[in-house]
Amino acid sequence: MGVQMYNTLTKQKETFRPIEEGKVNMYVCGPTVYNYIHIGNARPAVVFDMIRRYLIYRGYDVQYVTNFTDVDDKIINAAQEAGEDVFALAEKFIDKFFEDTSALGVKRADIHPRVTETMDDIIAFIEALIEKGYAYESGGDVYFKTKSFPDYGKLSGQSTDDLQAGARIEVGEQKQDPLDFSLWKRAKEDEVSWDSPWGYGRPGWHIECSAMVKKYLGDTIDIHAGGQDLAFPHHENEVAQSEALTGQQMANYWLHNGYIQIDNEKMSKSLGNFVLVNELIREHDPQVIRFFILQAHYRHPLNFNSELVEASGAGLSRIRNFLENVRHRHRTSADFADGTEWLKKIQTFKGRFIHEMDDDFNSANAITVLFDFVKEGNLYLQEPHTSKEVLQEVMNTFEEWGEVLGLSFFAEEELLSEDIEDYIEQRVKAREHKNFQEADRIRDLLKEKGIVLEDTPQGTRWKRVSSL
Ligand SMILES: Nc1ncnc2c1ncn2[C@@H]1O[C@H](COP(=O)(O)OP(=O)(O)OP(=O)(O)O)[C@@H](O)[C@H]1O
Ligand SMILES: [Zn+2]
Repeated sequence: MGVQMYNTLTKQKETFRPIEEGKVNMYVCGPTVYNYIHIGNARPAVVFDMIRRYLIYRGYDVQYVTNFTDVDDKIINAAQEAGEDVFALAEKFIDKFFEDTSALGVKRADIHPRVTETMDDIIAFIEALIEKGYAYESGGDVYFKTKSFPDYGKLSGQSTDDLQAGARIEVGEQKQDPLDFSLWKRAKEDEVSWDSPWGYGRPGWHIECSAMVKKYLGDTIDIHAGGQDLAFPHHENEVAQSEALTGQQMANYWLHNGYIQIDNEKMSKSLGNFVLVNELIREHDPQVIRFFILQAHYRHPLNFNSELVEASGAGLSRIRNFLENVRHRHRTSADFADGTEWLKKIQTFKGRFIHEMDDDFNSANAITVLFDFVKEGNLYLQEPHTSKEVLQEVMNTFEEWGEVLGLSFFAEEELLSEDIEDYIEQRVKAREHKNFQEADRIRDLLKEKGIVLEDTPQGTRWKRVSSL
């Protein structure tokens, strides 16, 4: 049957058929970079990274693109509040995004386009929409004429009539119809802006993704993904813009992740109920956080609380301990028991893993397969004779699964904050005694464990970097 995925567009699970044999073009809407990311924002980054890895495991050549919205009202406001330059602020949070997500084992995309670097393409896209009669200029703004696109609402399953009922034209907007949405926004005084056929301004949010998808991946792509809250209006508007322009279906499969919740409520900056990734990973091994995210199916809501994270930590340790014992037995035992039966069993487990992952990337069930394996494997280790070949194959299999899930099952336990703080203290003492050799040794030792130190006038700071 191959890979099945739930498609928001058709509201059912479908067998995946790529446009081009063996290839996948995939676009994931990225963050607006005006703040540190919280664990909710990390979920799409982690789950679509897992999906990308799995498609690669299944033999596809995946081209993966995810954008940065690096100019936007939220960024402009944040920069004004902080008294910082808009571009410097965006740059800073792009760096922070990479730091946090790479700690969580997220691989870099093939391309990370930015709005500020795609301006010409965005402007050309809007011009073409106006030319085709799908958009109009009004007082330096440009709007998409929603009702001119008959399929509007097909992705999120709404009709323009229903939408019309709740729609209003806001003060200051010069739209022909309340359902029309912004493609280009005229600059306010002293605001960052770009020159365009409609005067100085900047693009609306939705048009960015349409322009980037077209530029980097083409008129029709295989998979378009993002958080559930993006399905409407963001993705609906992307569909309208792109399909109005090209006359082609924008994406064949639309994937949306569920929310991370706190007490059954969506984690979000506006509600203030968020936990920042960079704070969380000071207290927890980032791999445990990733494991926690992947222990839920990506479309389901996932409640976040410290007990659940701790349970994930215990689960991951169970796997790691098992593999530590396997490694030890492999190194020390000279036994040559017949491994035929177990080698077959390993193949069965591998088949089960694929079966679960093929079913709409059910990493939750796939991880259950790993636990079942560990349970049986632990019994095997109690046998007086084991096969070296089997033990090697066990390690290879977990290595392979680890690559798919982005987890290092063989990694050493990460240092906890208090251990790191101890090391830093020792290093400060060493420097006070002018023992720079010892100070450097501690710095290098921490670096090897993925901790980078930064000396500032206020003291030494540390951060985790990924070993992936
Ligand atoms: N609680 C959550 N659970 C899962 N995904 C989320 C959650 N909150 C935001 N996302 C997703 O994070 C990604 C980054 O979005 P963006 O930078 O626009 O954050 P945001 O929507 O401003 O966050 P917030 O909702 O906190 O304001 C989007 O794909 C969005 O759907
Ligand atoms: Zn988008």
